[in-house]
Amino acid sequence: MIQKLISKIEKTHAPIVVGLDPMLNYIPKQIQEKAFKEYGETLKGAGEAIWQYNKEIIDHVYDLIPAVKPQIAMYEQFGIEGLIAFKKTVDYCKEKDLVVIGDVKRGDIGSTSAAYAVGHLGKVQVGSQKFAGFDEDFATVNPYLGTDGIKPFIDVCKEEKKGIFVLVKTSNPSSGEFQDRLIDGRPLYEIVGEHVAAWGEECMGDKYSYVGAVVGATYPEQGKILRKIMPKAFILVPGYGAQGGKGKDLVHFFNEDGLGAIVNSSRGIIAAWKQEKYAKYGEAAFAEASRAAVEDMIADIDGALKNR
Ligand SMILES: O=c1ccn([C@@H]2O[C@H](COP(=O)(O)O)[C@@H](O)[C@H]2O)c(=O)[nH]1
Repeated sequence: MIQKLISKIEKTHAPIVVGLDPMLNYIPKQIQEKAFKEYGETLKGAGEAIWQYNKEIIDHVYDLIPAVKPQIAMYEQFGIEGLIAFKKTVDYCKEKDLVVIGDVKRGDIGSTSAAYAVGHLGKVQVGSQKFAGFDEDFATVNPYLGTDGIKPFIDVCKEEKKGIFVLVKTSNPSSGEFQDRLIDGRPLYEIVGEHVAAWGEECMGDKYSYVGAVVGATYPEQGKILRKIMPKAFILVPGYGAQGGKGKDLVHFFNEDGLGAIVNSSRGIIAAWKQEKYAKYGEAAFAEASRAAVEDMIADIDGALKNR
């Protein structure tokens, strides 16, 4: 899957991921009204609204981008109905040949991590048959429980040719509280980065490993250091747009080959119609606003990489 991600980035010239993080207040009223008319103001109605909203955005941007990143929390808040919308979204994106990164941030003791890995990336045995659960291409993984919490994901990735992105330095304001703590004079994120590089050694595609890292766009200096510590890891970079990250902050997340990073924007794309910059599209043309925001993001990152 890492090879597919790379070839799609090369084909689209767009090292970007659209984050599918739907909230009801982003969803235009025409979609909400239709869903609620059919299913009432219920969790099922909300799930339907989310799915229809996602579908229209995907239809408007899929040809421009290599990958999407649905954030499972946004779906889980609607319980089972939300998870049905999550699964429909994953399947539809795969039909559109997009790489799907499930932002699920799992990680536990080994046996429980194995179940998470099977549920999101692998296949579960039921009697004599095997079934894929959510079936994303990549999943985000929390390394806090150590190697035995990560290994089951790697085992499933090897079997299924999929991949993971391990949280190394997250984009949020408090990320330094633990991640910047010094251990023997070195910040914890560097130590986690070294582990990502080591875990990735046995998981190589042609040039890059299918064990990648998450490093926030909001920490460009740390991104530069981590790029050197994990030269063969793909870096998933959230924090662009709504959290303040800009193309010029991101150049050092990339390797000299122009690869090695993929930048996520969620609210900045899917709720573009609510921003002043894209207000001219209006509520009805929300997906066209998302397309314009994707084009602007590609141009911003491309311009920054050309001028580095
Ligand atoms: O360090 C991290 C890790 C994950 N995220 C996730 O990415 C998106 C960002 O959404 P925006 O609307 O573009 O801010 C969201 O799903 C986060 O959970 C992150 O932001 N930072």
